[in-house]
Amino acid sequence: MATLRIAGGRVLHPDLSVTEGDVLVDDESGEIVAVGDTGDGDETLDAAGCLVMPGLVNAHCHAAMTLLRGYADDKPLETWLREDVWPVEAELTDDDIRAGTELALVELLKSGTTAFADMYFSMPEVAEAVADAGLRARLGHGVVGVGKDEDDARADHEESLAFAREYDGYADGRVQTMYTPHSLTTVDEALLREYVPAAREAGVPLHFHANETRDEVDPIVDERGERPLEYADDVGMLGESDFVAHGVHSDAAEIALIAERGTAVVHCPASNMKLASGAAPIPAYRREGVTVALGTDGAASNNDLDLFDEMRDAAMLGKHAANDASAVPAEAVVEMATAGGADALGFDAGRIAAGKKADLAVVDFEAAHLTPTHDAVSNLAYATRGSDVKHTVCDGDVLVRDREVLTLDEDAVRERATERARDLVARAE
Ligand SMILES: N[C@@H](CCSC[C@H]1O[C@@H](n2cnc3c(=O)[nH]cnc32)[C@H](O)[C@@H]1O)C(=O)O
Ligand SMILES: [Zn+2]
Repeated sequence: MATLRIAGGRVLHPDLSVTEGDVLVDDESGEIVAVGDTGDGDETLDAAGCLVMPGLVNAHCHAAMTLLRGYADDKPLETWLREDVWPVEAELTDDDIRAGTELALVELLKSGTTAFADMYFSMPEVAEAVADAGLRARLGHGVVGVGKDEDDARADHEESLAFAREYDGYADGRVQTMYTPHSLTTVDEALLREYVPAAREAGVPLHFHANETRDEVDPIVDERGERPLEYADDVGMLGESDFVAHGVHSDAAEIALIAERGTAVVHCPASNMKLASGAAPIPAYRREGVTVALGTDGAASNNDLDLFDEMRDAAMLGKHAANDASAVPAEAVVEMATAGGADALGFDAGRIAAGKKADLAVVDFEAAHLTPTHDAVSNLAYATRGSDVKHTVCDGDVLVRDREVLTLDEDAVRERATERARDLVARAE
């Protein structure tokens, strides 16, 4: 085996304590071998002046939406999707998705993100891009029934399942898949009842948008006389390996239900604030024992993919909504962005300990805005930016060294994305 020693820094442990020490990883198994006084490795990655932390996990994203960054802002979800986003998305080609995804991957890697969940179209392109870039992902083809006849809607579900079956375990297992009906209001009940069991049979988890806005919750309550997550449970959509995005407007009974089922929630505070969707009851989820992860959502509703921003937003929004400065503390958001995300996505990562996946971010703490370090966890939650990440390691491989992405040509990726975005928007107009 060939080993890599991430040397000379301080290490963030699973209990969020910090000590000086090295991390030794095996680049063949892609696992952490030892932490602390590790002895030499075949290679060394310099972490002097840095904090070595678990790679961040972006648990809800639409990566190629980077092409729509800044295209339509300042509107609520329904209007934004129907008037702006869906008409442009109808014009997306495989090459567009590839270009937009690669742009996202550069941004994710440079800001220390080693794993993400993606729900979008042309997912084989996304899987290829992830395979080449070297990070980890759980991928699903998003199914939307709105504006489609039954045959087309059925074909969308079939495509989601076919992709999930074919690509699960791709890229040496770095790519895992999922079945991703878009939401409870944009996918027809009869087809859900047919395809959810098929996804169970295929052994892939479910991921969908739920309780994001009041406008989405109210019609379900009016028509069915039950809460959205009760409906989802009745269809069998709340399994232990499943995870829902947003969960903003969940009531106490829904929170208790999701806790009992073991389904995780992905909190997307920036998207929720930008689209004025509301503030998710994160303290209540955590109190009930629900696994909470963090997601950026697409770059068109954020408008970046920096999970350090997301940590700070989660803490700030949580306090603001609860009118309580102790709500959603620094430790909670760091845990959500690392171990919580890995648990939600079903990856054995998110913690620096022997036997865990060697997915790491090395954050340069020698910066004015990170001085002094009274408390490293506080710095991570409240003062660190994605651009403070110096090296990123995934599956034991160095993907970013000294702030340079080794697996993608950043300039070429930016150029391609700029061109593709310009042509895409022109076609849609
Ligand atoms: N196959 C589907 C595509 C669904 S991908 C997932 C969808 O989620 C959309 N999306 C992005 N952000 C959000 C959000 O915050 N809430 C709901 N949908 C979103 C995104 O634009 C994309 O259309 C189709 O034929 O339309
Ligand atoms: Zn979304």
